[in-house]
Amino acid sequence: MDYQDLLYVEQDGVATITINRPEVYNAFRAQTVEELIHAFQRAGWNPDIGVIVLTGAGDKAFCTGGDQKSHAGSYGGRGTIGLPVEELHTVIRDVPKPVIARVQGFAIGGGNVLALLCDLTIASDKAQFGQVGPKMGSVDPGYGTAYLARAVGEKKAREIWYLCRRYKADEAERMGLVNKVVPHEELDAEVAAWCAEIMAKSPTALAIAKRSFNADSEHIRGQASMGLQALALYYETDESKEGVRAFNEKRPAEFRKFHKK
Ligand SMILES: CC(C)(COP(=O)(O)OP(=O)(O)OC[C@H]1O[C@@H](n2cnc3c(N)ncnc32)[C@H](O)[C@@H]1OP(=O)(O)O)[C@@H](O)C(=O)NCCC(=O)NCCSC(=O)CCC(=O)c1ccccc1C(=O)O
Repeated sequence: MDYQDLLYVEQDGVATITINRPEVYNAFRAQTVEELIHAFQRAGWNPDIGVIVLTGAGDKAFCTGGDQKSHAGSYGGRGTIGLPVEELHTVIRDVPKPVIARVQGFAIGGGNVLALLCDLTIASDKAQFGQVGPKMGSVDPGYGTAYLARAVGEKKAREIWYLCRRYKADEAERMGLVNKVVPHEELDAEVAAWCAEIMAKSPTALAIAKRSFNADSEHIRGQASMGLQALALYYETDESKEGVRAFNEKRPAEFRKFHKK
């Protein structure tokens, strides 16, 4: 596959996958998600690769979730919501090697969920994290909620979703979203050092460890697929579409005008 929305580099046993849509803060459209799935499979099953790094192009954003300029209702591609996010989420978990999120800017919405799903997260001190679904007419019901609660605790996860605030890197580290925060200029060296440490370990032992961690939260896959079915119906409502419209018109959303119950 020729990638339009990604950069893919293999070097010294590390595959680096970069979402390359800086003009929309590395938001993803259906094409991007298809390419990410392909790239994770490609790196994940290549025996020469020991670690996968996921990042975003430029300094502004790691990823800001679904591209709000490319949809009104369904995202128009494959999968329950027209964006095969279920497959993307599960491939990050299923590849038998550690995946590191290199977060240099905003990890927001579906972008925060991607960083969360990576095995490890290393962030620059300029990174910011948060969910925005209820502000934008969306939600990630499954890994975005239940798995987040495992990382940061129930109270904090509910705060993150209900208030849609942004959290600086040091706060994200304290709450368990991030493994390590380093000065922005040191991010690449830190990621390279973690990759080198992992490359020196037994790949089979790492694969067994990863899969045994996964086993304990595997039921969330089922919750996610039920939740996405509901989300697909929600995306067709005027209440959800108001979120996308308001973002693109650069005004606050007026959800309550469209809320029926
Ligand atoms: C990221 C921001 C907080 C940055 O704010 P700020 O610094 O003020 O910059 P802006 O001027 O807002 O943005 C700069 C520039 O980038 C464009 N942009 C930013 N984000 C997006 C985006 N997501 N889509 C399209 N474009 C984007 C922005 O329009 C500006 O360009 P201009 O040309 O100047 O207009 C802030 O930008 C922000 O909050 N962004 C929106 C984030 C967002 O709404 N994300 C989508 C959330 S919903 C979602 O991800 C769910 C979709 C989904 O995929 C999903 C569904 C179901 C289950 C799971 C998932 C999943 O996990 O992904």
